Amino acid sequence: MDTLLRTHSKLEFSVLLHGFSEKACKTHQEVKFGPKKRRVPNGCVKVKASSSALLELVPETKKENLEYELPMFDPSKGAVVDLAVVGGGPAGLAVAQQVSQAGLSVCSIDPSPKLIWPNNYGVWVDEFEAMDLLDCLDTTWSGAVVYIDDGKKKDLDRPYGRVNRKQLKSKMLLKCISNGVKFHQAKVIKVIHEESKSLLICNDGVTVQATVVLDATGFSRCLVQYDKPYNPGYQMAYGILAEVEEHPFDVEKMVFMDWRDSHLSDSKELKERNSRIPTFLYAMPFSSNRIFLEETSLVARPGVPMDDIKERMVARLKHLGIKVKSIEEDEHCVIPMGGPLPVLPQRVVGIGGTAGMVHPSTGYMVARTLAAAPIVADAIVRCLDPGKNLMGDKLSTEVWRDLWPIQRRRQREFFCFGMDILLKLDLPATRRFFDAFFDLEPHYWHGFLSSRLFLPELITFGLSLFYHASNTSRLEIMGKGTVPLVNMINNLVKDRE
Ligand SMILES: CC(C)=CCC/C(C)=C/C=C/C(C)=C/C=C/C(C)=C/C=C/C=C(C)/C=C/C=C(C)/C=C/C=C(\C)CCC=C(C)C
Repeated sequence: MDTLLRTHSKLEFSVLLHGFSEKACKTHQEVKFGPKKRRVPNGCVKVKASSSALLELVPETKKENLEYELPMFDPSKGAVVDLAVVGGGPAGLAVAQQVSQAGLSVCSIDPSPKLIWPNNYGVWVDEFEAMDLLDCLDTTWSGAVVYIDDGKKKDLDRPYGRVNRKQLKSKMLLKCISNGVKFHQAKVIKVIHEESKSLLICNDGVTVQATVVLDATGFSRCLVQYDKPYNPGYQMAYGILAEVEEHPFDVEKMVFMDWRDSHLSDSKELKERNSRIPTFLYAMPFSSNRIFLEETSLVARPGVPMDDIKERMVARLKHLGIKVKSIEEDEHCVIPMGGPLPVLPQRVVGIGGTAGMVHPSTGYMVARTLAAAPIVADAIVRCLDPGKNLMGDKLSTEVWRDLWPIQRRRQREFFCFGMDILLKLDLPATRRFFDAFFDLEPHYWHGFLSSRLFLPELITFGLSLFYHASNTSRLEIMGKGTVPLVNMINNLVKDRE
């Protein structure tokens, strides 16, 4: 059995997935079993220890919808709405909610407006507290841990939480409904701009007319345009929410980063691959037998192949003695990081992934985007004031200016500089780097991760990191950071508005 397992990571996973979990499974859902499909309860996958179950033995994506009656957009009226929001993710709904609150007419266009967002989002509790969204966290941990290597662990004294996607979406949707937002269930395929309005052509043949168009379609970048070569780094991750026999983690702390690699000792090749481009474990332990586990490549160009990530995860779980009994959901994440900003300004306004708002050094976006939503909404409301007499390009120029003011563009340049260094670090260098990073004063590392530091402070942050780094790490930062530093300075000099 052992030999067989070592030959194929997918088979190894079948050993981790073992036993049945009758109690967690209530309703029925179709899941893939290799080429065949079987029905099992509640989307939980039942796997026998002895079966040659493959890694694909996870539930098909659960498509859970909210049960609200949505007021639908009526195209027959031929009305021009003040704002059309394309994309019903957190960013789009947040702006729709806030613009409609000011009494303006809003149409939200999305192919699945009631669908609960996929993916497990984690945030620092203070970020959600500042936005009065604590009720949208379903679990919180009093702190987090970072395993630098087998001998060194750091305790982070900063509470962390998991976003309750259902609650967050319900809250936003209900506010939109009560503010009079209309919904249109379709995909936008084209936009035609006229002087005072834009026409959104949808795949169902309907045209929505709007004074302002907001593209909130995330990485699909549906309408927002780019004019520079797109060369992002990629954060890649594979995660499972699982019922396990047991796990070794403290349920009071989430595991922010586990850079240990002792699980790869049996496979020289895998260990070398991981040493060149490392991945870490990110874990949210909900109880002693329910846990979210995600093997993550922080950033790489090109991205680490998903199969490679899964193979590393299998080896890690086996080494940690984590035996998976059933999987509630799994997720594949591919997050483009850094790269150029969209054309600034342009007629269509953007927010979130489409507008370059992913943190280029961390891949985080939800908290930053939700915090930016009121800024975009205020700008739209202000610009639509009849007294201002703004329309078309002039109007969207003002909104873009508020979304990407010079200090935010400079901040992003610095984050891209950071990403360029991260891209060049192997496992030992990554460990030294984060050893120094998490030794910084909380003000610095908190502020860096939550996009709260701006250029002057980012320079002190950089110097402080350099000061805390070991001599080897300093040499690495200088060696690998000189070209990115020069690039950053050039870009900052070019962008002086
Ligand atoms: C759900 C979804 C969608 C997904 C999910 C996935 C995951 C799990 C993820 C996770 C993630 C994480 C955890 C992340 C984290 C991150 C971090 C921590 C980061 C950090 C970073 C940092 C950095 C980059 C830093 C930088 C720094 C620098 C650059 C510095 C430099 C310095 C020098 C050069 C010296 C002097 C100078 C001056 C002053 C400039």
